[in-house]
Amino acid sequence: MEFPFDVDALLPERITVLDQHLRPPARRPGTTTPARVDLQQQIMTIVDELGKASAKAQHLPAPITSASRMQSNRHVMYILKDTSARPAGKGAIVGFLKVGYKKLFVLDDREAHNEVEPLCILDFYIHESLQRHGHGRELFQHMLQKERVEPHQLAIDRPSQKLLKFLNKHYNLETTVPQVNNFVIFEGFFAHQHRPPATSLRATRHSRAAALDPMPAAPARKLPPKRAEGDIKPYSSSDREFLKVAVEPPWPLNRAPRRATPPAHPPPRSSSLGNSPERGPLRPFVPEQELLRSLRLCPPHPTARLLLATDPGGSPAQRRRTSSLPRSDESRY
Ligand SMILES: CC(=O)SCCNC(=O)CCNC(=O)[C@H](O)C(C)(C)COP(=O)(O)OP(=O)(O)OC[C@H]1O[C@@H](n2cnc3c(N)ncnc32)[C@H](O)[C@@H]1OP(=O)(O)O
Repeated sequence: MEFPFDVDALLPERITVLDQHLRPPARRPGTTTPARVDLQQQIMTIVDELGKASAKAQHLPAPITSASRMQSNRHVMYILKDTSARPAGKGAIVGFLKVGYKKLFVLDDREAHNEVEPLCILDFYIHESLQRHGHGRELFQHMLQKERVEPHQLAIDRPSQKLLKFLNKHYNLETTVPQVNNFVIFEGFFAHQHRPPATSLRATRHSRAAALDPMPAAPARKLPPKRAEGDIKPYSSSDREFLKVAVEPPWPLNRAPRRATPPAHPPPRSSSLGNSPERGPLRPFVPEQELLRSLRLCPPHPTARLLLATDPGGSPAQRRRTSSLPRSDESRY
């Protein structure tokens, strides 16, 4: 992926790590240094363009990675540049991997909810012309070392088929633990966790990494003690959830058809997690009587006035049913 500026000078390392500050890395000695604000603008352009290319590759309606989303989240982006080819002497970008810690409720193999905060794979893209050349693996390996995690400790936000194949090929990740949200976790995710009660995954990771890996473990982020099931709040949604919000029509067009009877039970816990593909309604709750009252405050259409006069207490549906208008007229309302 090429840019109208010198990518090679902007990103001196083969892999650049960016956080929410999107700071341009220090330049090589002897390189001319444009104004810092220009450099940051170039970084933002790269992030935006990579996000768009990734969305296109995944057939998403909008990018889930952009400079503004990076700035408002504590995510980390690993960007791989092409050191071999220097088209027009400006370098090129091969792809990127975006990760971030997220609080999630995940089911273990006994279908019990566990509140955890794993490192999540949020977005991953290698330029079409360079896929299946080992670049994805190079980026992924670099991230694993930098973040000090093992592949089975990751949660993956709605992986594509290509990514599932990639994880299977390079890391033998195959058997998933079924979830009700959009994250995929693999067998081994809960390994060495004390059960019950569930403890901080990070703390577990800390001790596990120390036992298995000569690398020092990443500092554990403290999680609150496990909450009672009833206290579980609908956080931890997928980074891709906002894509659904964007396509939902505004109220009142998004009103669901009314149920004949109220549900006998509250929705199952899975839908309270906010991650289910069947996203909960985003509509304001307006009691029907209140809605009617406010409608009556509007100057009524002459036909509506006639309808209200026939049965002032009834609901619109009842009024329609009891209306004396002929069916052909009725059907217009
Ligand atoms: C949470 C998320 O980010 S989900 C979205 C993941 N991103 C995408 O699907 C975007 C399009 N795909 C890509 O950008 C890349 O293919 C990536 C990032 C998934 C993998 O990067 P690559 O550089 O291609 O991976 P790398 O070369 O290291 O490994 C190749 C392996 O990945 C898998 N893979 C890569 N491309 C494909 C493909 N088109 N079809 C099937 N498997 C594929 C295979 O296991 C492949 O091994 P193989 O060639 O022996 O079959």
